Amino acid sequence: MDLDDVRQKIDAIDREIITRINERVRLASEVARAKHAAGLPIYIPEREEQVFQKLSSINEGPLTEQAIRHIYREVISAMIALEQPLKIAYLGPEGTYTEQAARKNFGSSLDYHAVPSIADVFSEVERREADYGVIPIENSTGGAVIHSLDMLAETELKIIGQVYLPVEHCLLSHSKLSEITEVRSKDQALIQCRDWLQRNLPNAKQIDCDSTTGAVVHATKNPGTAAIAGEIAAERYSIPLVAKGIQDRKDNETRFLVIAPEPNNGQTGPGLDKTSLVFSIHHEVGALEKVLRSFSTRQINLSKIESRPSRKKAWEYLFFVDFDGHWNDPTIQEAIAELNSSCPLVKWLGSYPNSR
Ligand SMILES: O=C(O)C(=O)C[C@]1(C(=O)O)C=C[C@@H](O)C=C1
Repeated sequence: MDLDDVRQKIDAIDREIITRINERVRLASEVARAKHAAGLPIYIPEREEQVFQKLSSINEGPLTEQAIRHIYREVISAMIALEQPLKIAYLGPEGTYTEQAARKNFGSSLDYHAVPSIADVFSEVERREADYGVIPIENSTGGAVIHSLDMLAETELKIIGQVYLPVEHCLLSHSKLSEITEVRSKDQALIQCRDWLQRNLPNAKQIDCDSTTGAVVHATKNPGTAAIAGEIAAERYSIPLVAKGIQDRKDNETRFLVIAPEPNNGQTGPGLDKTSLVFSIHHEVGALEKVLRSFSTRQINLSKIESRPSRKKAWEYLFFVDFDGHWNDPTIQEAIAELNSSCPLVKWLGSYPNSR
């Protein structure tokens, strides 16, 4: 192989790629300005998902589908930043898994704003201090993030997207494993590492903190203390990794939601959307079964059901469901009409691309 020759070819391709990327950005900017003039949002999750789907169908490798997504995510993110400085509020502080999820969804060019609690993410978007918000909703090992569910029941904001993030927990400390007497983290992270902690640090005190990052900051200052957090936090706070991948399940994943003042306008396509809904039922024999039958008789696939106290009256519950399909699908509208005739509360939380 003649290295100079190959490098010349690479240089020529790079020139072509840059020209074509900028052409794409100029066209998308035109669309963005037209949308802005019509009072529409510049960021359209369902259209982006269609673009990603189309790219995977034409990609012949060697790049993976995921790599192509990353590249285009960044191109679109940079275009949006040129047109409108969108602000994204997320559950902070900086370095949390929620920040990683937000960046995975919006790319690195937007304006990220860490806030101290899930309630603050909602209020930032409700007060239009931020354009979008990102919150954790459930973990594949630890289950629901109940604070997020409770907030969704109350808010007028809508879910417009979801992000799945593999979560690999690490034990971070300036002390050796044998010297650690206290482990701090967010309750969810402690739950996800329960068996590992039982086997390796059975006598260490476990302390629940507001965030994984808060636990790391504490561990940097207190010998004998460790934090459970992601590898990114270890780099950011210059604290050694004592152990890596300590979550009890290797396939540990957290699902995050993107929330916005307005719902998505369009559908991604047949079989490509997911809908979230909350409902309540009367205290009657078979009331819950009747609701579930409204879905099953129409072949609507429920992917999740979660119940929470209503917080309005003792022993009354709200049921949160996710199902395949879009709110505007005629079959789904039929099911919703049935729910409306028997449930005291039926509230649409949003329809969004069902992407991983
Ligand atoms: O198709 C649009 O509506 C665009 O604005 C273009 C585009 C893109 O670059 O492909 C840009 C931003 C949106 O979030 C979705 C798609």
